[in-house]
Amino acid sequence: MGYRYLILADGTSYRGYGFGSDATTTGELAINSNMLGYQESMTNPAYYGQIIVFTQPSVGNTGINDKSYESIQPHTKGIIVREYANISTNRNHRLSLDEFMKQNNIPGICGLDTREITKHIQKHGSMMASIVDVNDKHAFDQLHATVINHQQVAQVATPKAYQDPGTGYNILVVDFGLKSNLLGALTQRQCNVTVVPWDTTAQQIFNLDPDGVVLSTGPGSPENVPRSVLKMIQKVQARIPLFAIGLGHELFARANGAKTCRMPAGYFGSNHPVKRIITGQVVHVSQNQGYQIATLSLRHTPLFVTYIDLINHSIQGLHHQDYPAFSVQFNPNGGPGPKDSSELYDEFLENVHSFRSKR
Ligand SMILES: NC(=O)CC[C@H](N)C(=O)O
Repeated sequence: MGYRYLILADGTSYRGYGFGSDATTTGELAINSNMLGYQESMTNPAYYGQIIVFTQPSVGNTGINDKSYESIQPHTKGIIVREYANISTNRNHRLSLDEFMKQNNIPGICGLDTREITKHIQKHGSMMASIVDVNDKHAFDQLHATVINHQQVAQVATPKAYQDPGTGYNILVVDFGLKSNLLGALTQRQCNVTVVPWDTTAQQIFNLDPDGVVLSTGPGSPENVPRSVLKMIQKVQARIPLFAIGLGHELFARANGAKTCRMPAGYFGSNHPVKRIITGQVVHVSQNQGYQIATLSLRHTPLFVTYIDLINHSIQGLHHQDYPAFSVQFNPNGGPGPKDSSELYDEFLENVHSFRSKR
């Protein structure tokens, strides 16, 4: 392994050892504080275009297995770790992390002080970075010249509808870059799932006559998603039970007149306690968010807050005051992380059940 550099848009540079692909890459740094689940995070489409800094001290020691893919292809641009462990002790191991990264053209750097990088990002905010061979002026110029693709959702979401059959309720999932974990939570509950592209119109959804609609997680800023999607949400929530997660939650909020804003350093992990306001129950949840709902913008909207993060006080859940439509910022079903709030799927299906009985 030769030296490679992580260079940051503010001029900072860190030297470590390359592993995985030897490609040069650029992306936004995302500090991931999960203690497990690097495979799930790397294959989560919501990390599209990002370089993940894993704060777990040793990454690679479970290799890559067939069961932990959150999508067929990894979408992360690169990874930064403290220690790369190339010996895997997992009996489900299929590939080493290094082999997986080489096959998918993902470069990595190990031997870096990930705590130092985390502190830097917490102090100066999230920023673009590159993984390069030489940290010279040319490399920084290239980094500054990088044009960010703002059509992230279109890059990762399915272009065509597909089905995940079941014998229960007909649930339609609008795909903004979903994790397979979401489909697993629904099929575990016997749902007959149809996944449709992100730009499906309300009329197309009504034609499919679903019993409930889920808006999935996904990458990038909710502001980059065309307004036609907000119109779709406005129409659908008024007629069909709706459950929105992650990017879907941010779009649900915007469709109802709230504003979203960028978080200073983003939050990617599963160690924040989140309080369910109505019961006072505190749960730990799996979060990955670079954006959040602007709290004051909720005034004069038909939404009320259902979950709040107890550390950064960000809004983690919303409910519509007139419709059976609700949302959460976090992933209720881990992937990776706790599944403490997976009963939210059951609450959604209870809404679906009473909607169906009235039809
Ligand atoms: N979990 C997600 O769906 C991520 C939503 C959005 N891309 C954000 O960073 O806030």
